[in-house]
Amino acid sequence: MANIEVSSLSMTYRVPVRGAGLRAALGALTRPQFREVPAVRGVSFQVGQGEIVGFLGPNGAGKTTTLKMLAGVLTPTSGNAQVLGHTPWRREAAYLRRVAMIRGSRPLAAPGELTVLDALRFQGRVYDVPDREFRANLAELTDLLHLQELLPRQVRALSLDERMRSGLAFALLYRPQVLFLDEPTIGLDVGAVGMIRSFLSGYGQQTGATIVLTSHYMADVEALCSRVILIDKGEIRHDGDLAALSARLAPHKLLRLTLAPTGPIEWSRYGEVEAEDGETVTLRVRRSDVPGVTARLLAELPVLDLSVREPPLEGVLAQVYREGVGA
Ligand SMILES: Nc1ncnc2c1ncn2[C@@H]1O[C@H](COP(=O)(O)OP(=O)(O)OP(=O)(O)O)[C@@H](O)[C@H]1O
Repeated sequence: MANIEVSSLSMTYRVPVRGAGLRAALGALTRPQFREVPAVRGVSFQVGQGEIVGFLGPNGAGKTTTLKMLAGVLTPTSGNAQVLGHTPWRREAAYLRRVAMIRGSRPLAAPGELTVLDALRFQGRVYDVPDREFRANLAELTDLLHLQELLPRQVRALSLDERMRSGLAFALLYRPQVLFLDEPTIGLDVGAVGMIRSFLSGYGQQTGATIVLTSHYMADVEALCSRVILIDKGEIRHDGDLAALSARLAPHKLLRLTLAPTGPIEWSRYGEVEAEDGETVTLRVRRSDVPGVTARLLAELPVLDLSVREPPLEGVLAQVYREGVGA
């Protein structure tokens, strides 16, 4: 059985609406009116033990709402989900002890006046982590997340990346088997991003935890996830590996070639010029034309070097997010 099984899960928010002015304000008290916002529309997927899945999609696609339902924070309007054999929104203690949700926008949910160490001790008590296990987990997390100098510091005095590192320790202290990460590297500098990424991949490998993460940074997804689920307007548009996503979304490949000095070339015979730098040219060529164009380039031009690349996924997704995802 998969660790996460989601079936036709939907969430529609009911948002109060009210016109301008005092009359409308008074009317809203006696006859409140609501508008429905369908955030997630019948999504189904499964995630196995030890899988790390990237949840992608434009702003407002329904990623956070889906994670919140799976973490037991929100109750769906309809549909089912089983995570580790539990229905998340029943919020059974046995369930909450086995999962964690960490949001990059609010990575550490601990009172500001506590020190990081006290917050971790408190967390250990709340989750009934036995003393020996607490000490071992704390030592390991301190080491992996470089927390030593943060432990005596007050939570309120931490910088964003220190909060994220402490927040990860806070959430992982009780060794959850499923992690929901919402933008775990948002706003962090390059060094911190690298540390968080390698920590997460190590945690996944070491503990066999299932991880579902959203991120706007494709580099996070490329580094951590072999599988991606693309969601748009509340519906799943792709569920599979990253390369297949790129092949589906980007109709072109990039041919990069370096030439020996030669006369002017009419590049439009081969493809669209993406970039030109001295003797090196990058051409955008339709996927289906790549074999033919490559053969012609090699036969007709003094080619010193030629490589074929997928277009960077970041750009492909940005375009897809702007223009919508085809069914
Ligand atoms: N508490 C709420 N009340 C009403 N509508 C909401 C609420 N939270 C989210 N929404 C709406 O639900 C839809 C999905 O939002 P959600 O936050 O799940 O998307 P997202 O993919 O996580 O977006 P982002 O990448 O911007 O975080 C959006 O239209 C959003 O405005």
